Amino acid sequence: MITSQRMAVVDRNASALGVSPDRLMENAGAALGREAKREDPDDAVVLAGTGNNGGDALVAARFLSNVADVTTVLLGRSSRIRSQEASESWRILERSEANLVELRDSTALDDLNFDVDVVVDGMLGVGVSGGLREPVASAVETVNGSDARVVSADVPSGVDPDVEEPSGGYVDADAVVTFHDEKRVHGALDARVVVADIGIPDSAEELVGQGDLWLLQRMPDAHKGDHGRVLVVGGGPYTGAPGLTARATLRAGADLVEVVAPERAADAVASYSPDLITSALDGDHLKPRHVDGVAERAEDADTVVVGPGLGSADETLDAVGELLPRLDNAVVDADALRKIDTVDEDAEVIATPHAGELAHHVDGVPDGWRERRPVVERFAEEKGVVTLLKGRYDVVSDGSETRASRTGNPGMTVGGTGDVLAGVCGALSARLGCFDAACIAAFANGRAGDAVVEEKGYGITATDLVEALPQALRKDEDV
Ligand SMILES: NC(=O)C1=CN([C@@H]2O[C@H](COP(=O)(O)OP(=O)(O)OC[C@H]3O[C@@H](n4cnc5c(N)ncnc54)[C@H](O)[C@@H]3O)[C@@H](O)[C@H]2O)[C@H](O)CC1
Ligand SMILES: [K+]
Repeated sequence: MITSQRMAVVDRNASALGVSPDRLMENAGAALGREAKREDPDDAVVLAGTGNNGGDALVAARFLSNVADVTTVLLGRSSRIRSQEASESWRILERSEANLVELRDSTALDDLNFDVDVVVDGMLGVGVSGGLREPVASAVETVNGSDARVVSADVPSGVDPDVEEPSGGYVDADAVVTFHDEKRVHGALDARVVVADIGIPDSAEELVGQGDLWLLQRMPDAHKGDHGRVLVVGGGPYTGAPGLTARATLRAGADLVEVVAPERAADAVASYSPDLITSALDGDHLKPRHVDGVAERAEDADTVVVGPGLGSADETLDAVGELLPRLDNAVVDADALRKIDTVDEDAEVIATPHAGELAHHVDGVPDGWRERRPVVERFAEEKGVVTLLKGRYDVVSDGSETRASRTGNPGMTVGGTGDVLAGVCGALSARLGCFDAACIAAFANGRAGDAVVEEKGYGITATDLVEALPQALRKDEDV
């Protein structure tokens, strides 16, 4: 089962891996054409929209025309076809002397002969939005009124692929050729559903890529403070860590960040970066008597990052054990991970262990990323937290799905890169679900490290990483 948003991400990851949209459209159209050829039709009508669902149907028309008389009807002018790939398919049909109709409006439907063996429905796919507009609305009615066998591309036109039950007007298909993976609505249809493999490599789903960054670009433009108010609870024996985390949250797009830290660490944060709000806790490490005050501040934050630089004094771990269950959105890092069992089961939590920290909770962490996947998945499932296991390849799981990120380099073993990653998780989880946030954070953190090494060579510092984050969170133009 895949949502249309996840499909768009996977499409772009496939493209970034070199499997271009026109390869996917050719494979999709060929599968659609094969299904339309079943039962040896003599004649067919292909209905193509101006989007890529239509593009698939134009490819299918080419395959079908080798065995049947095909009339291809574009719902609009060919100049309105949106993508290059679909336009090229139209031009191929033109050059091939195919029988083409550009439907100007719904009245022209009456001139068409729908008394054919098969109709290919490539009017709308996962790009459908809102109630059916003309001429699609009339075309759907005409198709549903015909005796032809109807084969729909991806989803029957008119249904929203991400809902359980179709609603409003839609094509009552006999068969649906859906691409790559089932869509939610298919379960409610009484059509034959064929899942067509269109050549998307597994790694387009299993490896975090530029397509995942595209997800971030789609976020609605937030107003100040609407998104990304992050609280960082850290510092103690280590004074630099919470500042790195906090600065990273800003560089990863958070609107506001506040650091709560013991006084020496709070001073270090304030001198590191004036745009960080700090609140000092008396003493030199987090104590249980601080917890009420910190929990109160957490009320105003979208996400609380707990851990960077806290140290592992008994009193501090006790305090962490009292604080975590009171948080409903948290990133748990470093020494705070020892108390991961105390998080509230309904809370949205990202845990960011390295192999050593995870080893406290599981019996053995294998070396290879593929061998690590079941270990991370099981830990995430048992603890009910999204888990990002840092390593040569970062492995991220929400307990049912597991992805890996290949970005990053040996230069990033320098101290502080984990603090930066925790900050990026905090910023993104204020805008995305925890699993997507952790995946994109792992990918961007490593990509920032790669960019710094590319520019400056090895010997990078965590502060270099922080400054490289904005660029690392932007996908390349051509994906
Ligand atoms: N990896 C894959 O799964 C592949 C999928 N392909 C096909 O691409 C479509 C999605 O294409 P897209 O261009 O994003 O959108 P659609 O073609 O589904 O529809 C957009 C098109 O329709 C118009 N429109 C939208 N809503 C309405 C409405 N309510 N009434 C009338 N018209 C509407 C809109 O204006 C656009 O013109 C996917 O389903 C697959 O079939 C790739 O081709 C292969 C890889
Ligand atoms: K369709």
